[in-house]
Amino acid sequence: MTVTASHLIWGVRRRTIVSDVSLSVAQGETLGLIGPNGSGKSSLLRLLAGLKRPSSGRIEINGQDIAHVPRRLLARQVAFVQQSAATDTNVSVRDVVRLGRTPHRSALAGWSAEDEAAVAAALARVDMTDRRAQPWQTLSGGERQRVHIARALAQSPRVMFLDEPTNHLDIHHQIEILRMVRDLDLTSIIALHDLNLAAMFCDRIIVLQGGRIIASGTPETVLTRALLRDVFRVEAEISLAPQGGAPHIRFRAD
Ligand SMILES: Nc1ncnc2c1ncn2[C@@H]1O[C@H](COP(=O)(O)OP(=O)(O)OP(=O)(O)O)[C@@H](O)[C@H]1O
Repeated sequence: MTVTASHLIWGVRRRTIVSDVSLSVAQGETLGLIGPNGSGKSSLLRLLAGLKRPSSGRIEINGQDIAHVPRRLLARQVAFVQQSAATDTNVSVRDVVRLGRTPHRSALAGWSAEDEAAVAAALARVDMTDRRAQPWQTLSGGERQRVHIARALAQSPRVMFLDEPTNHLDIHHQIEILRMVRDLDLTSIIALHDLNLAAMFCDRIIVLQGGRIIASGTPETVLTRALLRDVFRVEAEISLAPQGGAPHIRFRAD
């Protein structure tokens, strides 16, 4: 599914937080959103996922204006992995992942074999099958994050929005989760702070600063020394792999 946004504006009181953002993501593409703290990444993701309404502009998912798509239908197509989302405490890992099936179930239908299979596959994907009966509140931060990703996968979405999904994860799971999202047959938009991970796993990157898009393109065209200095206020060396792999950024400490 494609995601297109045109001229999105959103703000709070007199402050504009997302400022005239237009973008387009192709079917199956992985788009990275990067930018300093407070640059508007989470706000933009929430607008794109239909969790809040822009004050002007429109968002289309597969050519349909999401303002006119019923919530339940949208929830069958779109999953959102929020930054440190809270979950009801008195539930098991499996219960949290089962919530992902809600948009697919009718009020009368029971729990189906398809629901069960989707939950089992999602738990396996994030390496949490053995923990399925564990109480949610006893999980570590990284395990919670993986369970939230499993809940989104159980939703069988066509589009996935992820806000800092690698927060709290060890390096193995950071790479596993991003590789999985990239390789799944879905369109994804991911806000990331780790620029090397963004370079490794995103087909394209958009850079936000002060709520505006200030650069957009492939990782090698966007991640330049000048951009890192001007936008992120760091000095860095950037090396391009000879065989055309992702650029690697080495930050300078001096
Ligand atoms: N509901 C709100 N009311 C007031 N200010 C808000 C609201 N939502 C976001 N902001 C402000 O908008 C700016 C952008 O926030 P947002 O969370 O989108 O940034 P971000 O790029 O995701 O930041 P970070 O990298 O720190 O997670 C911030 O300065 C934030 O304080």
